[in-house]
Amino acid sequence: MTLRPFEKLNMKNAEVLYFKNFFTQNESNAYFDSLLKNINWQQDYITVFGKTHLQPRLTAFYATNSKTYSYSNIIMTPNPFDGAILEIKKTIENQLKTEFTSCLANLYRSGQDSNGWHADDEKELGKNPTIASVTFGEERIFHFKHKYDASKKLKLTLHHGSLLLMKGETQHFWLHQIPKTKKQVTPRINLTFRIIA
Ligand SMILES: O=C(O)CCC(=O)C(=O)O
Ligand SMILES: [Fe+2]
Repeated sequence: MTLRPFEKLNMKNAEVLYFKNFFTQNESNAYFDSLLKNINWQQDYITVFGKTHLQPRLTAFYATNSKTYSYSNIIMTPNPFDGAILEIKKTIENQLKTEFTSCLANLYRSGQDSNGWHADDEKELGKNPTIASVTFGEERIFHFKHKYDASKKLKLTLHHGSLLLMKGETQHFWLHQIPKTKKQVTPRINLTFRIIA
């Protein structure tokens, strides 16, 4: 299998690769439909800075083991990988020569759904986590900002069928978010594959 083309983003203290067309448009259309229909999407209450509110998107968690995943005071219980999400996992693992144990799926139903500034730096992810983040459906803008150098920020459109790979020290030095948008947008599905020890 040949390596799919990617660009390396010019970011200090980070290793971020972007594969714009990781999946073909036909594959991506089929995956979008299947994931939208077959994932058991749920909306959780989260607690951040002592305030409890509904998360502004739907999520689901998948893993090869029974370990739960916690962030923002929620504990996610894994579903087993099957169907489209298992197929996608295998394709990514083959290309990246990396095995993932877990996947957090996000569904942004409209421009009102979002994901606030954070780093994926939970202890369970290990010191320098590798995170492979796949997009299907609507394009949304992904923002990065450096934690200690306010002059360093970056915006990136995440395309249908793309893969964003974050590794090395990225999570120590950078925060990321998907902000809300006032534009009329259709739903977007994001799958973030992770390794949880
Ligand atoms: O939706 C995205 O592209 C980002 C998702 C994300 O950052 C996360 O789930 O940790
Ligand atoms: Fe994240």
